[in-house]
Amino acid sequence: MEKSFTLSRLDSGIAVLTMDVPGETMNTLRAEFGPEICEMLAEIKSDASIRGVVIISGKKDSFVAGADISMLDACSTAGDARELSKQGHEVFFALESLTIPVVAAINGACLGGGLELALACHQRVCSDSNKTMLGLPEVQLGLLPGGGGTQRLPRLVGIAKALDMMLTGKQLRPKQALKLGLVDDVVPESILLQTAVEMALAGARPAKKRKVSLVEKLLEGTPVGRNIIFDQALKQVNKKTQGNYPAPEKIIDCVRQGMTKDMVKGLEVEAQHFGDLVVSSESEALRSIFFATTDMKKESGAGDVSPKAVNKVMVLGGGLMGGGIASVTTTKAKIPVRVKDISETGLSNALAYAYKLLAKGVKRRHMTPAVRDNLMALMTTTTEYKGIKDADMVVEAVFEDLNLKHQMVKDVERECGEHTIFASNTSSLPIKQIAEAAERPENVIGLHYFSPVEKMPLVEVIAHEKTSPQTIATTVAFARKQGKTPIVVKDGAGFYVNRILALYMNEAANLLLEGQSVDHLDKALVKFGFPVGPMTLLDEVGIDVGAKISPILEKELGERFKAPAAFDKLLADDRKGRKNGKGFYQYGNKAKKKLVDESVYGVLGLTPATDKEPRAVAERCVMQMLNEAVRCLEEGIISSPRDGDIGAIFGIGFPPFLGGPFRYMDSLGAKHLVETLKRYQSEFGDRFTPCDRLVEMAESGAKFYD
Ligand SMILES: NC(=O)c1ccc[n+]([C@@H]2O[C@H](COP(=O)([O-])OP(=O)(O)OC[C@H]3O[C@@H](n4cnc5c(N)ncnc54)[C@H](O)[C@@H]3O)[C@@H](O)[C@H]2O)c1
Repeated sequence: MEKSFTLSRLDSGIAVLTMDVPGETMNTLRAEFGPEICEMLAEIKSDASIRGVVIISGKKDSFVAGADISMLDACSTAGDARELSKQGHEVFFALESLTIPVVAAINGACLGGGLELALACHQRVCSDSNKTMLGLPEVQLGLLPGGGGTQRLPRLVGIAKALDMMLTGKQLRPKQALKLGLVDDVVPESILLQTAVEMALAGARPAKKRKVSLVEKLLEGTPVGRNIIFDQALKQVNKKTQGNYPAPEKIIDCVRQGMTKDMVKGLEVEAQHFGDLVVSSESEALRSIFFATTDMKKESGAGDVSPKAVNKVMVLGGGLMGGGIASVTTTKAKIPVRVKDISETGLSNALAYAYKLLAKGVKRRHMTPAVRDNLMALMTTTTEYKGIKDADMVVEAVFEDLNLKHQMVKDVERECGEHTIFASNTSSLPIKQIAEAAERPENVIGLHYFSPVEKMPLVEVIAHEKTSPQTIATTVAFARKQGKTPIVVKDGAGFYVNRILALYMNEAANLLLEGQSVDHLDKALVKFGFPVGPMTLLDEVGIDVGAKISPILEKELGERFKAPAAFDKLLADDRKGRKNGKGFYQYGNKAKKKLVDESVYGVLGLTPATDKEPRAVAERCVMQMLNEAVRCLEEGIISSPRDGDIGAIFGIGFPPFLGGPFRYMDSLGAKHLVETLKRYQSEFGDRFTPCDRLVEMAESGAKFYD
């Protein structure tokens, strides 16, 4: 087998160990590296003329981008994974124990196991390239750094900063890494190797002392202070994870044990916890999401059809959604956009939207003012159809009105080229109906974004019966360029995401009307793992918007979508949610805590209670969502359980640690689901009727995933 490491000797007496995994664009850490590195270390040790070692990558974009995750899937027990961690400890310890200086020369991604390798070196220098990023992102996959990272990082940068890096998984740019003391120097890529060689030749120069504040000294320098840090971290973690993710707690435990006892104990605990986490259902779910999104990136959405280039875009409507869509098109996809609106306000809104995002980038030093200005220059505005003849893609985000959308289709067919794609961001109108006004319906497609556009990763790409495969493939590729994860769904009221969300929200509303308090409901669903509760979400989306969508869904999909009638009372009270400062919660008050607007109970004629178990509250709402997700699969709205999982996680925030609705249903079993739904059906009626597919699965014992 071709090797990943080569050792070359420079005249100066420095040995250069180059990592270059054959046949891959990125270096990833693999189990077979262990023996290879040990072989190289033996060679280095046996050669007395070698004065120092530089470890560098042969790849353009990565030092080491992390560990190869499929290596973890090969572990069938916690013991296997523990062994893997221990092997890593041994190799990195052997490297660290070399008596000659070892310097890591880092260019490109240095993440996870890659950073742990660099931490085992005596010094680190990195390039100032914007490809260079350093971090320990394992927590995002429900894991912890199992190659000694939980021990070496706090010893290098301090406990609080190390915890921050490991608990968030954040990636640092070169200058941030230097400031933190994670690297000893930052230099241009062209002199990276030379600098590393000079560092190795200079010998065991004591690491540059990083600046330590008095508070840090007091806290980290005493057992009492350290305990305060660990207890605080634990408290924050529990608040954030609601106890649903075990990895952060285990990271804190590794650091606590290692820093209060010793490194040997710390490594032992690290291997122990690493093993448990690798086989935990939470990490398996998070890894499945990672693999699903990686696979999806390779799919065109339309079989073998290749996308056409999109070099110019027009956005119709510069409101909330249009402003966001235009912004991600220029800032992420770097494609020129012309925004058309009938009002100057819409146009200035779109420009302000983009500028605000870019200004944030400058403030955080992610870009220079010159880059900001160049990106701003990609956006132009108009109130007339001018300068759009050659647009390859038009995204419409005008008011939700079928006649207006028809007008837009006609305008675009008249003003743009024959190839121009017309993508509608409608949230409720069937794309087929919009395409009825088109002479070229094959160019018409749905492209459904979520608000706020720059933050929400999902888009639904909706093909109606006549949408051409070419239009689908081009739209999918365009959305990906905007940094989105697209799922291709079939045309139908509410598409996928809003359809499953609507039933979940209705059930929460039913519980409210049965007397459960607003914050009790929200807390129950947050505890279940959603980022926000349903009442908060309804305030954000707009109670009026919900009221507009419900009848459309009810008409197209049936009685189960009927919103509770008492909600009309909220609208009669002009309660729209955050947008008009009047909803379930108080807005504009100075209190730091989010407070329920208690007057809402009076409007609904309720006395709030909290007597239902949070678990039971969550189950009732989630059951509705699960049952409807299966119906969407049954009807071909989504083409696979995988798309259903990704859509729900990225579009609604369905708890990632459960792997999405379909993986969650597999863990519960169809039999259990049908029994639960039937129990609710007998109590609350037919809206809980289990769908045919679930009933069949309950009988056959089938699962959604193999
Ligand atoms: N708001 C959301 O959360 C959300 C989410 C997904 C999809 N959508 C959909 O996106 C679309 C836009 O929603 P929004 O919230 O951005 O609305 P908005 O009211 O904020 O913006 C609509 C804009 O369209 C402009 N407009 C109206 N007629 C026009 C015309 N003839 N030509 C050009 N511009 C015109 C208006 O001046 C306004 O600036 C709707 O179809 C909505 O259903 C909204």
